[in-house]
Amino acid sequence: MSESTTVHRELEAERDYVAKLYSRLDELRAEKKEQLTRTRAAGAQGTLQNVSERDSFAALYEDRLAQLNAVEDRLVFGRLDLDDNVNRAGEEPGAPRYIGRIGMTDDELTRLMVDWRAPEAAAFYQATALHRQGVRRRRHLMLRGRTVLGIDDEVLDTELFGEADDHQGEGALMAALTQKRTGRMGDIVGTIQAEQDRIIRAPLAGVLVVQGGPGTGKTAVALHRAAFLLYEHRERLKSAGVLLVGPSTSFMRYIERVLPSLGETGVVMSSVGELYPGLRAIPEHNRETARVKGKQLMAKVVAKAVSNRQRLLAEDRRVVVEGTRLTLTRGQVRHARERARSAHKPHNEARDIFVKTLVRELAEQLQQKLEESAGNGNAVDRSYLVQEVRESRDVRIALNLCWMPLTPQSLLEELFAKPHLLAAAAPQLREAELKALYRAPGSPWTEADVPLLDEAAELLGEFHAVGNKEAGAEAQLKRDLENAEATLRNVNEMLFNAGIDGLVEAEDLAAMNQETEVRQTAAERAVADRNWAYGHVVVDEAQELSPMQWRLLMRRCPLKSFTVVGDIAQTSSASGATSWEQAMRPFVAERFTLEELTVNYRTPMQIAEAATRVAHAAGLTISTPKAVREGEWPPIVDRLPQGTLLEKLREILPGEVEIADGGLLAVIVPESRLRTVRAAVVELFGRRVGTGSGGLSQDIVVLGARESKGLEFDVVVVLEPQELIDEVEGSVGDLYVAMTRTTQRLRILAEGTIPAGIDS
Ligand SMILES: Nc1ncnc2c1ncn2[C@@H]1O[C@H](COP(=O)(O)OP(=O)(O)OP(=O)(O)O)[C@@H](O)[C@H]1O
Repeated sequence: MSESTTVHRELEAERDYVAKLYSRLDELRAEKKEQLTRTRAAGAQGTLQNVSERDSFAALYEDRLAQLNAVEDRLVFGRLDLDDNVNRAGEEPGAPRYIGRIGMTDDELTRLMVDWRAPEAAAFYQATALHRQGVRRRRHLMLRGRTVLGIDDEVLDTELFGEADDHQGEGALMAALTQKRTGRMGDIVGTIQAEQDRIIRAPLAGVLVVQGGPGTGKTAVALHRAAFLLYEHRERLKSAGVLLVGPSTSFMRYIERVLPSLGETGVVMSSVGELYPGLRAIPEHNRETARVKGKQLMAKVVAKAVSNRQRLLAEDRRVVVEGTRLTLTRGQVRHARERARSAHKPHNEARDIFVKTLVRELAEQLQQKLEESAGNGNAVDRSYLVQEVRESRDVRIALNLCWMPLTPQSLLEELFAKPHLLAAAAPQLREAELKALYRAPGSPWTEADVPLLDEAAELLGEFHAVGNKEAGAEAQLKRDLENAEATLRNVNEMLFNAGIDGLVEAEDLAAMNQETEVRQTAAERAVADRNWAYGHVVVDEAQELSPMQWRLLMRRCPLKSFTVVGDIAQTSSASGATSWEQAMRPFVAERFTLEELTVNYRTPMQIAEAATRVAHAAGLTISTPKAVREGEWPPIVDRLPQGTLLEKLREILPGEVEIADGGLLAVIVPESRLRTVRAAVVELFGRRVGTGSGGLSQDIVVLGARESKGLEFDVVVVLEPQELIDEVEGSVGDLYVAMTRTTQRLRILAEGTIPAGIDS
């Protein structure tokens, strides 16, 4: 039989099997839909407990149905032919093992497909000719939607085929890598490489740092690891949850579809600007401000700012309670402050002790005075006096002047707006640094403020938040009760007929509503709760985080179970890391594991090499990832006469857009030129041009280097590379990032200097 006939026959057989898997998927969906409809239709029958069980079942069926719907595209992608002696419990003897997005069995519980995260699937990613792990042949199935387009085999039998390649499924991998970019990251579940797989499946505990150059799959690995951990440690992580942190909202949008496509929807995703609940901070554009606010010593500054708001009296103070003049002495205030501080509680909670102590002392004074004026033997009721003192306007003012309840926002707003307060809280900072911290009241909070607000919240305690939360919960309960009462009036008869046991009170129904709500929104509750303790935190582009941002993240996961991915060479933020040791030491000392990814899957070789030369010429010591494919084009550099940059850009862009051929093209420019360049590009291409966050849904994007971090495009045009360096005080990180965003072609236009290394 000719080779092509064999391939054809194999392809047909795979098409049949894949059709069988999809029809099983359809069956399971229909089953779940039916169960869901039946459960919902059952209505409010039986005891309250039954009703609440019904809600849990409905939620369960909904989740499962959502998962079954999410895995539609490329449901299956792999097959292993195994040695006879491999343990295959639950599988048809001798049958191949199929690997897909979820596990599936048929009616008789015979396994049809294994979840890619299951231990039985690991060999699909890890087996090599040298360590076959029982695998005779590995097959990649290449699907579009439900259609099998092709198969790609690797026979792991060295005697027959010699050394196996380093990269698995070369054909499948190349097909994935050369696809046009869409502005949305896709999953790599069909072609995860062995070094990536080892990281994805690493144990949950501890801090795992993954260093990797551009395009080595750090983001992809981080996302697949989150999905793996949720599968492997479902019980532990189900309620605590996993937090995934990325650099910006546009980046979060870029990656947001990956986890759902892997059947996971429960991961809380947040950009660094959104880590303080209820706040959406803007980027900090002033580098000096970002640098100072990122310093670890800001924790001390915030702490001092708080303690400075626990003031003593300059002199004794008169207060009037119900017409009686009392004296609040300096000594009493000092003593009350000592008592309150010695409780080691947050400011707002310790304030209760401070207030109680002084109110009691003033009440005693009041009692004495009243008794004196009433004459001997006339005792006065004390409880009533305490109330009088507490409600006196004078007393309230005096106590607030000494120890005001504070919100994080009110503390920092004043601290940064009033130089004398700041100087008193931050004696360690230089004059210029203090200036960099100035912030006009009412101006928007920035990403650099987020960890400071969090730090303040920690030190101030939940006085206000709890108060508000309780007030909010109370109001909600009241609304629920009113609703429930109305409902009861309408449906009482129906409930009775339906046979609900016992007496149903409005309170029961309201409580039931509350319970349902709690169950449904674990992820939402986590986002809204600053004190939520996550089971695991995944951090992408972690090199950019300041020590203060690390402090915040460490608080979010007291167990210190982290996956941290990044590239030290790409650091551009003023307070980012210069080494992983330096970034991690303050929090976990030496207790972290460092892994490295070594293959660049994105950037063609000639361009990756140019980017590396630029980094080396600037004195960066970076390990250079191997580019997995040759490019069609070396970087193209246009040196331009003064004043011709925009003209040249207009001239070349139509041709570059044509080369991108329906894929994405990005023009990456220095911040100072963003506006003019965008206007010029819009003139040419109108509404096809996107900008900044959200721009990725267009096929032409104009953006700054910082914004391009983590993203990728088919064609990249970089303008004035030297300015990209100058803008960040001579650091080459942003240019390095910009050059490595391309999957095909890089063009550089410059009137100014061309940085060393680009084209030599
Ligand atoms: N095993 C793989 N199979 C298919 N595609 C892959 C694989 N690994 C990485 N890629 C692709 O390579 C590109 C780069 O991956 P990713 O964005 O995760 O890299 P990164 O290391 O985070 O890059 P950077 O630091 O430069 O932002 C993506 O398009 C990703 O889908």
